[in-house]
Amino acid sequence: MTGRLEVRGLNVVFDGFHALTDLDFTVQPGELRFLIGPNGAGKTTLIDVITGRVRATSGSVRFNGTELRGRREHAIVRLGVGRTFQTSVVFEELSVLENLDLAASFRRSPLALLRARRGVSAEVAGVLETTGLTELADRPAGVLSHGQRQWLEIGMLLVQRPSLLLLDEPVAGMSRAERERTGRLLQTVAKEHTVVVIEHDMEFLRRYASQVTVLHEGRLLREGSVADVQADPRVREVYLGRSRSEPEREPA
Ligand SMILES: Nc1ncnc2c1ncn2[C@@H]1O[C@H](COP(=O)(O)OP(=O)(O)OP(=O)(O)O)[C@@H](O)[C@H]1O
Repeated sequence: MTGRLEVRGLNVVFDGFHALTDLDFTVQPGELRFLIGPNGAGKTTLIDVITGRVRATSGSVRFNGTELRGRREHAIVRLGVGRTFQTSVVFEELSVLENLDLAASFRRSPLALLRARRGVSAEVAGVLETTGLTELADRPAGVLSHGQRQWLEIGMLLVQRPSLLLLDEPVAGMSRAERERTGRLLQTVAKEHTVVVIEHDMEFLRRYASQVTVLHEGRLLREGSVADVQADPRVREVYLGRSRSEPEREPA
């Protein structure tokens, strides 16, 4: 399996503001890694740098041994890095199936596209199954529940065959049942992909995370199991400090 991510000595400075400082971050192929940290810790910036949206000031970002720094966003997608955003990217008036087909078309040859027009490709059918959307394939994406829409977005990444998926708060706003289904989906996806998930929900982490990376003010604060991270007084302080103003996010 491919999908090894190796970030070394990464610095990102915006107009004198240090968003990321000397960051080292390694994710092994097939790992399901959670990335946490208070608001402004640098989580989204890290994903933005990996995907080529933001330019690093210094350091290196290697994916399967290839340097990503300096490459354009679409080139990084072609190397097998896919991401979701906090805001939705589905086409509401298109069906679930059409959204998946459109996403798949980014990497298909014209011949494969012609063939796909004649029916549902085996790959898209497989992704519908994995994401639990088979029954909803012909429904417009606009009628999906919040959870179903998130699964569609993950499906739209999967049909592009990334080896690394970067997911930004995929369970935010989901019901408990939807979160559980998403947790199982992430575990399934991680059997064949490397997955990095930004997530704040500690209950969700306790259930589904094995390794967690904690960022704080642009630096790596702690890395380890959920239990290690939760037991670390520095992590507790960072979250307790914040939890007074944001009670909905539980202390780590
Ligand atoms: N383009 C930019 N220009 C200037 N500052 C930026 C830019 N992008 C991010 N920042 C700053 O960098 C810091 C890190 O932001 P980032 O969005 O990465 O944090 P985060 O950990 O994802 O937070 P949240 O949980 O709120 O999404 C913040 O202080 C933010 O204001």
